[in-house]
Amino acid sequence: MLRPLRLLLSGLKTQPSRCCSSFVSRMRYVNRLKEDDEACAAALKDGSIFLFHRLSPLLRRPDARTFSPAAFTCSDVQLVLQRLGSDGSQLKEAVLIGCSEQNQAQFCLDVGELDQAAVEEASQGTFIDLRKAFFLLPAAEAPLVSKGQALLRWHQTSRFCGASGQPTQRNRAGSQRFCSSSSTVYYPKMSAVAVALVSDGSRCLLGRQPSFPRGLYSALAGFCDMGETLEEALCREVAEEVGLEIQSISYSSSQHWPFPHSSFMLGCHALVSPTHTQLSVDNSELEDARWFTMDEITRALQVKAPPRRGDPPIIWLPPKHALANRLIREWVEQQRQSEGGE
Ligand SMILES: NC(=O)c1ccc[n+]([C@@H]2O[C@H](COP(=O)([O-])OP(=O)(O)OC[C@H]3O[C@@H](n4cnc5c(N)ncnc54)[C@H](O)[C@@H]3O)[C@@H](O)[C@H]2O)c1
Ligand SMILES: [Mg+2]
Repeated sequence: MLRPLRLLLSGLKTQPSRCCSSFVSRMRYVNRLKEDDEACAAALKDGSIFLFHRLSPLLRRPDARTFSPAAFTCSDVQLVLQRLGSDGSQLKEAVLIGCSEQNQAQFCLDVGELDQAAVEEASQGTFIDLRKAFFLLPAAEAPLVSKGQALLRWHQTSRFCGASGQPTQRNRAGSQRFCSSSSTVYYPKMSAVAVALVSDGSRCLLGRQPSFPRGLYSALAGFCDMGETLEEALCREVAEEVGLEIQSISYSSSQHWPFPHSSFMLGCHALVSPTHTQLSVDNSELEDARWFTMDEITRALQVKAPPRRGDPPIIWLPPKHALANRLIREWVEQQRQSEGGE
């Protein structure tokens, strides 16, 4: 069947270009969708949509051991919405999250106004609180869902302009909001957090907040203050929380962390002098902080699940999805290498 020329052109416009590597073309495609409302609306029709209910993602269980975020086509979502008596105009609220390796634009949509159980039944999935869902999902899929939730949360809490008090309007992709009264453009925000695995050369330092589950210890972390560099934030946080002075810092990697809101975690390794390791813990911030030997860390890394009520006390570490876990594993690797080199 012949398609009208306008549709053909818009079809071309909504596909990633084939002139560059697939990564480059996908990134440019997503960038174009953020800037071009029409292209974004067309991409939604061919895209995949991840559903949320009051910020909890919809997951499916392909088998008894696996959870995965449920991706729907636009027409699937329209059918679900219609079945539940909605006119489908809600689809305009979908927010662009990215583009799959199969070149399909990915969106998220919060259907919080609809009955949760009814959507679950119609879509054959379950809405699960992100604090649980994040750790049930494979590490490769959790970031997409947490990015979707972070964007949806930002829209829900940015409806009004802080300067004029007037309602803000979003672009089609949901990558910005605009106040026509004060001419202010708002972009999604993340708070920068510095996280450091502090070592004295042979041991590493972990702490716990009173709110942590029993036995959980993690790397020291803190929100960056306005105007601070990453290095300054790390030195200040370590000084504040445990009373030590950092001698050197090496950057490891970063992570988007959705809890409690959107944080941009910057992970580093930090060294203190082995002659200045006496801790002075600020108990208003930390319940405890301790030095751990390689043996203790190796044992803690082997703990597969948090202890249950009544289990003997045990030290366990943040799960694999957390940057702190990565820093701890990197430290173990560095220690093994330096032991092997001696
Ligand atoms: N992904 C990981 O591996 C990992 C590891 C450690 C910590 N974290 C996260 O890092 C975050 C910060 O760690 P922390 O709690 O030790 O920080 P922190 O030591 O700075 O203490 C938190 C306090 O800082 C204040 N604060 C200052 N700026 C803030 C902001 N922008 N948002 C919220 N509170 C702010 C608040 O009073 C808050 O209670 C936490 O949300 C934690 O979940 C993640
Ligand atoms: Mg802290």
